[in-house]
Amino acid sequence: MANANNSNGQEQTNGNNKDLNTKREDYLEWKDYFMSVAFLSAQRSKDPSTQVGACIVNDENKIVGIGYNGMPNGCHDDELPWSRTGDWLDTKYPYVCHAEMNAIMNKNCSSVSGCRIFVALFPCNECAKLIIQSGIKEVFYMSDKHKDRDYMIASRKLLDLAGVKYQQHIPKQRKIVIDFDSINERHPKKP
Ligand SMILES: O=c1ccn([C@H]2C[C@H](O)[C@@H](COP(=O)(O)O)O2)c(=O)[nH]1
Ligand SMILES: [Zn+2]
Repeated sequence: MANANNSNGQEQTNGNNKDLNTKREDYLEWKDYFMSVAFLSAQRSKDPSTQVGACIVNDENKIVGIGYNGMPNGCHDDELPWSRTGDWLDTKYPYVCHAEMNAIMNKNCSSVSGCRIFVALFPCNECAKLIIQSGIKEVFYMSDKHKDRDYMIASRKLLDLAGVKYQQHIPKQRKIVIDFDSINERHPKKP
C-alpha cells in the first residue's frame, strides 16, 4: 500500500520506510507470538547442547505459564553436570527439569486444564505424561527431530490415547529480530 501523505503532501515514514499512518500488517500473529515466547524463554537455559522453551496459553490467549530446561530449584547449576555422555549419574539427564515441566509448575493460575502448550521440541514421554495429567489439550511444537527414538514413539502413543492433539507449528515469520536500540528511533516531526 502507498504511504499516506501529511497535510503538506509529504509521506510519513520512519527510517525503514515504514508507513506511519496505516495499521501494521506485519505484526506477530498469536501462534508465532506464543512460539516466540517459548524460544525467548529457551535463551535462559544453561544447557550447552539443547535449549528448550515452553509457553502455556489459555483459551483467552493469555499466557499462564513459561518454562525452560534447567536444574531444579535450590540445586546450583554449577554443582551438577551438563554432560551428555559418560556414566549416567555424571550426565545432566537424571537432574535437569524439562521445559514443559517447568512451564506447568510455574503456572500463574489454579489449573492449566484446557490450555495449549507451545514448545520448541516435541515433548518426550515424561513430559507427555505431565501434559496429559495437567489437562493440557493441545501441543504446538516446532521440531520433531527425535521422532524415531523410542521415547518419542511412547510420547505419541500416550498423547494419542489421552486425546491430546498435537501439530507442528509453521511460523508465518521465519525470523524475528529483537533490536533493543529501535526504541530510540525517532519519527519525523508531526506537521
Ligand atoms: O521434552 C523435553 C525433552 C528434552 N528437554 C531438555 C532436556 C535436556 O536439557 C535437553 C536435551 O538435551 P540433549 O543434549 O539434546 O539430549 O532438552 C526438554 O526440556 N523437554
Ligand atoms: Zn520432556
